[in-house]
Amino acid sequence: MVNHSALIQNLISKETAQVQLSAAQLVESSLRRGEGKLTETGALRAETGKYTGRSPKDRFIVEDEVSRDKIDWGEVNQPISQEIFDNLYEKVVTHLDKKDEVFIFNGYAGADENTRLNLRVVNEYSWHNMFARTMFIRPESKEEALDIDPQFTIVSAPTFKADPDVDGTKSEAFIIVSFEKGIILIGGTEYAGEMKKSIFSIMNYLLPEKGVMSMHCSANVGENKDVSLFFGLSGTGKTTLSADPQRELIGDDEHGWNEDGVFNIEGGCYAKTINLSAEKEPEIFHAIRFGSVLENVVLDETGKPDYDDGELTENTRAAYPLDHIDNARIPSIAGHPNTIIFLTADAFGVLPPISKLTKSQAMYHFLSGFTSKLAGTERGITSPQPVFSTCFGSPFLPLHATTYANMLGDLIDEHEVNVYLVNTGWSGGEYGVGKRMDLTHTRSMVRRAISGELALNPFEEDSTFGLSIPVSVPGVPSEILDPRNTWESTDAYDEKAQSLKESFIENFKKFGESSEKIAKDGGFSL
Ligand SMILES: Nc1ncnc2c1ncn2[C@@H]1O[C@H](COP(=O)(O)OP(=O)(O)O)[C@@H](O)[C@H]1O
Ligand SMILES: C=C(OP(=O)(O)O)C(=O)O
Ligand SMILES: [Mn+2]
Repeated sequence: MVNHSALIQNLISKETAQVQLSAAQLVESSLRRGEGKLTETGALRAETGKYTGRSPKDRFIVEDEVSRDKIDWGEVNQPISQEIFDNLYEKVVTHLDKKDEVFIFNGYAGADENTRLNLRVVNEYSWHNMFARTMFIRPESKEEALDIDPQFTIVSAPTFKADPDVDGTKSEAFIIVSFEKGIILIGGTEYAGEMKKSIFSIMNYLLPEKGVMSMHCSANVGENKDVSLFFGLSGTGKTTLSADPQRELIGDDEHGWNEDGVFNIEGGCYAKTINLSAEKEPEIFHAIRFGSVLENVVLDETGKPDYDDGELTENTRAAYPLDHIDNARIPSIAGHPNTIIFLTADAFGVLPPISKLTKSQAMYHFLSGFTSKLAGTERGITSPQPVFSTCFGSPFLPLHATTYANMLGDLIDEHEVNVYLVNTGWSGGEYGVGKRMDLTHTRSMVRRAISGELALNPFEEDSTFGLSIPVSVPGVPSEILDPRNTWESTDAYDEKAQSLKESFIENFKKFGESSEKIAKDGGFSL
């Protein structure tokens, strides 16, 4: 029998354990250890080698008494045995035990104190611990931190490479969650995003059990206390569109929604930085300074980041604490949403840049989760790959999609939320022919949707999907609002749109007969 907590306890009580270091201490040790470089604005920059995005094929959940009947097992939640987990766990702890130093951070996930998760992160790398410190919710003092009794512990050993034949993994990398032991074991990959998304997956398991909706979305709040949520898979614009100087930022990626309203799960943001510019995304650009961590961004010899250089990956990243955004709301808690936006990066270029959804359409599109996987966000993805990612976050959902969809449906009803579908993907033709939607246009459309102005203006129904397209939006050329007008050939558009509609119908079959009504009401039955 492996005594999991004794092994960890042993590791963290060693003299070599660096516990709850400050940002300055972590930056210093990262530089001293040769793990990273300092940029001209004082951010810590590291490279992650082979793994520069999440590696979903290497992610497993231990199948045990606790998880067996609850998890929606399959390609996303792959089962692994207790025995394989225990064996790897012992090896990883032994590996860490031999190191000169390990780095430990105690903190929280969830700004709502009633449902927050106490967590601990044990890192082989100092810069990973800096990432954890940046992204999770930091205790106010070291005393508070040391008092935390963690419900979940991340143990991360990037230089430990598994041998699939011996260890029972799929590759040298592994991300294994044990709900019973409260452990997330990460090895073989240096991509820091695995840590935050693992904790998100845990919250997607724990919160619904407490009757709280958990969501892969960003959130902000306006002067009138009007709250907006932006759901979307990686790279669709959650972080970019939620950073708005006219609104307070609640969070950029992971939220809960309880009987009082919404709350952030994290204490930091994790932005994509490819082609980042001060002109187009000033809030994010200026958030990258001391206290932030850059991943795989190319620097020149003076330490100046070249955000246009995607040589290491398209998925270059910046992690920064929420308070690096001027108008961040901390603690990150607000009321009930007025507006929900589903972000889709449609690589076919056939969905309108913005359309208003009825309640039935909202349920249908939430369950469908049509979008694209964007380059670099997952291992092996080099160009946009259309995908149905249920609830706009299937890689992070341990429970069956209908659990989340039913909760959202009830909340939308109860709080009379306006829901829009926004295509931040392609326009004027599919990927390769058309162009990515203009960000300033997307921002204008989103602003009018949030202000409530859009809902008051006339809409026209599109002929394929039954979506309500606004006839005009100030600041946006009217001809782009109906994507059919932006294609050189309307026949080609109709053909592509029809084929996407058929994919929607085909995909929805996986939800079974009980969801037929949702498809019919959403306008997608044959
Ligand atoms: N029309 C658009 N809307 C939103 N983002 C866009 C658009 N066009 C290009 N982008 C770029 O796409 C990326 C969106 O990434 P991000 O906001 O980090 O997504 P997420 O937070 O959902 O993973 C950013 O690099 C942004 O500059
Ligand atoms: C960190 C990630 O999330 P996002 O791109 O949605 O911010 C990720 O998908 O690895
Ligand atoms: Mn993001």
